[in-house]
Amino acid sequence: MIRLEGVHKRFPGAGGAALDGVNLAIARGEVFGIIGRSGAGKSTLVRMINGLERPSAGRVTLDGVDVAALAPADLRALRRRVGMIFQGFGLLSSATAAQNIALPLRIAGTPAREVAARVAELLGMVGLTDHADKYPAQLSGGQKQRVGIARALATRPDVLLCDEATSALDPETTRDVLALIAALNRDLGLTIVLITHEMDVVRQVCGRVAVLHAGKVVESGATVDVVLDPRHAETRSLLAEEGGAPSYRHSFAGEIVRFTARGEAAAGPLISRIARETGTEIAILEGRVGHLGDTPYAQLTLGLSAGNIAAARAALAQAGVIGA
Ligand SMILES: Nc1ncnc2c1ncn2[C@@H]1O[C@H](COP(=O)(O)OP(=O)(O)OP(=O)(O)O)[C@@H](O)[C@H]1O
Repeated sequence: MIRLEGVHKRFPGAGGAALDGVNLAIARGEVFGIIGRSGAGKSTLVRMINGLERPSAGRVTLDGVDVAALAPADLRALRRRVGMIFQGFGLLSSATAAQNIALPLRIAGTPAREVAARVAELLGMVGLTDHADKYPAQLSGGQKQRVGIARALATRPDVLLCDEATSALDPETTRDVLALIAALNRDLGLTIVLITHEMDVVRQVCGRVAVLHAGKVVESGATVDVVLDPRHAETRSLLAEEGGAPSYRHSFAGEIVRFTARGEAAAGPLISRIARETGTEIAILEGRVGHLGDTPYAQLTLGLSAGNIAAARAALAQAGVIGA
């Protein structure tokens, strides 16, 4: 549905290229993540999808149509098909939630009666029916982003671009907003392109992800593969930075191994079984367990001590992947 082919972007006066030969294909109905550090080129990339930026070379197409080649009227029509939400919400502070949501409809010349009905429907969709007449200053961050989402959906787009949409929110509110985004994807079939610098955001909602580094896609694939089996140093480094510096490295006396399992193996009482069968003490020093899409996974840092460590390592290697 969305394709980037050999996309380069160089800003006048800027040193290096903001985007340097990006190729991506995003399918209708998926939640596609683009992760990278500050300055990697994420915003530039996503802004090309709705024509806010033009490639210096290469093409960005939406259903086969070259976005940069559109005449102004066609570009306006495209922007009604492609909604966008932002880190800073972008709401008018002098307008109520309902008035903010109504804005794109008024700009599109929708009759007043239809605007009122659609705004009521959108407020219900994002769970803000009781907050229609509040001003942004009277709403929490999560509520403001819900207004942003409702406004972005007002013209019934089939694509939603999310530019660091949860970066200003606390972890719990982030989870709520991401759950709403996932529900919109499921219920409306909305295609979602989500840019973030946080791997946990990718884990929570993205089916596929591309890692952007210095204007290049250095790795892409199913989230479960990229997160559990990262190939590029940049992906590993983004994963390693989560959760801060490990403190156990200095304090644990035994052998430390990184262990990743997915599917059936991750869902069962694997660690206690290996500990029992090999007579080894296994401490879980750090880790995550959960689901990536439908796949159960466990990604753990284990401390092995007192017992048959070699046998425990062999059993772990059979059940999953172990690393240093
Ligand atoms: N309008 C502009 N003029 C000049 N340089 C720009 C412009 N917009 C972006 N850049 C440069 O392009 C590069 C990529 O910026 P971009 O905002 O796309 O990165 P990002 O990954 O979204 O980072 P951040 O999360 O910090 O916004 C940066 O080096 C930035 O300074």
